[in-house]
Amino acid sequence: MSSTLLDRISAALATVNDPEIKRPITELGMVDTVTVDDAGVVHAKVLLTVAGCPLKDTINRDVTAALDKVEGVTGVDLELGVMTAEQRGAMRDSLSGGAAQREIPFAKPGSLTKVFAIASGKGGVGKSTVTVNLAVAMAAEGLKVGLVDADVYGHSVPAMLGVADSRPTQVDDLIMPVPTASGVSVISIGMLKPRRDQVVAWRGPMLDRALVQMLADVYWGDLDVLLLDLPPGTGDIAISLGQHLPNAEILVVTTPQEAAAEVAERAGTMAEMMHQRVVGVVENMSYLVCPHCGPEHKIEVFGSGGGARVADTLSKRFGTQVPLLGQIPLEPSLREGGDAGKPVVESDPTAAAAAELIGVAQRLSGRSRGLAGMQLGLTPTSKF
Ligand SMILES: Nc1ncnc2c1ncn2[C@@H]1O[C@H](COP(=O)(O)OP(=O)(O)OP(=O)(O)O)[C@@H](O)[C@H]1O
Repeated sequence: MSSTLLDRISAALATVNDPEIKRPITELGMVDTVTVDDAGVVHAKVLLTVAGCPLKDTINRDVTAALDKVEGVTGVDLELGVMTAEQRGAMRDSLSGGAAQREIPFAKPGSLTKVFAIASGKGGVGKSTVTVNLAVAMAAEGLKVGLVDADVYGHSVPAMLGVADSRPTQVDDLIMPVPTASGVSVISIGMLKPRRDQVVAWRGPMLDRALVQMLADVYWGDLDVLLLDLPPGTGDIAISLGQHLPNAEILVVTTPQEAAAEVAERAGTMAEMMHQRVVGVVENMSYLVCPHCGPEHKIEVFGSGGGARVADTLSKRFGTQVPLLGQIPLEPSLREGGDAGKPVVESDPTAAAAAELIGVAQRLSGRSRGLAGMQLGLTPTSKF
């Protein structure tokens, strides 16, 4: 057996990432033993972080595929074992870099992760739909994206990303975010409940603990962007967020309706009280393209002007330009994508709603260029 063959095998194993931790299995101490017999068959033992790891099939497949490609390898005999408590502890320490526990990495000075919290005045305006699609659009741009579903009342994000039944893997006290098919890592307040059907009836301190747990006890790795789906309104979670992540920038979602715009402004006021910046406004359900006449005829189901009004009011209040970043039409594909766990920005990126959401995602991720000279006004549409 030549040492170069073993070198090639090691190099191949180093290309396999743990699907949850998103780091090479070789770095995580997951490769236990590797030998090659005279016939060129690799006998490898890879250790899972926990017994019953939900992603063991993915690890099995990825390791086998990587080894199969190595020149000189004629077969793969892969055994999956489980780390001992000691091995897990060593991995946990290396992941946290020896840092004290319960430290929120995104709040540390010098953190390179952009944090956007998506807020709305009232429920049902499409805040979760917008959040999920922005996350997936940013991941499609090649960014490392994490998503915290902090919507206590409606934690619908996992279902919208197709991971409704997934529970996070826990390595001792470290929680792994759930990876999704779209490349977004997600953790939801719903995943912290002992049972899925349990109602979250938590008050301030419990909610605060849950938020800190999702930020500090979850191994997020190096993220480019962290999105938080907040509960509607200006409640306990918004206050906790302001205390723990004052550097989070707030994106306000509203519908065009006058009443909705009025309450959405309060979400912006809350941000001001917590000394957070409002990065922009997204108007959802702006119009419906008439199914008979086509794109020229836009039906304003919920009226018009709400997004521009919120942007304008917040601009005046903050003394800086708070732009209207996008106007998302009402489209069945957006709802269907959410119901099916396949966000529309991925399944049908050319649909008008998807294109608008992709535009918002691009402006948020590369804002310096995107926001300059943005219009605050509405595009003219005809009345119903
Ligand atoms: N532009 C749109 N076109 C069609 N359907 C939409 C659109 N935006 C949202 N929806 C649908 O409206 C419903 C409410 O959306 P969503 O759950 O995202 O709202 P929300 O503001 O997060 O609500 P809550 O905060 O109360 O949970 C969902 O069924 C969603 O699929």
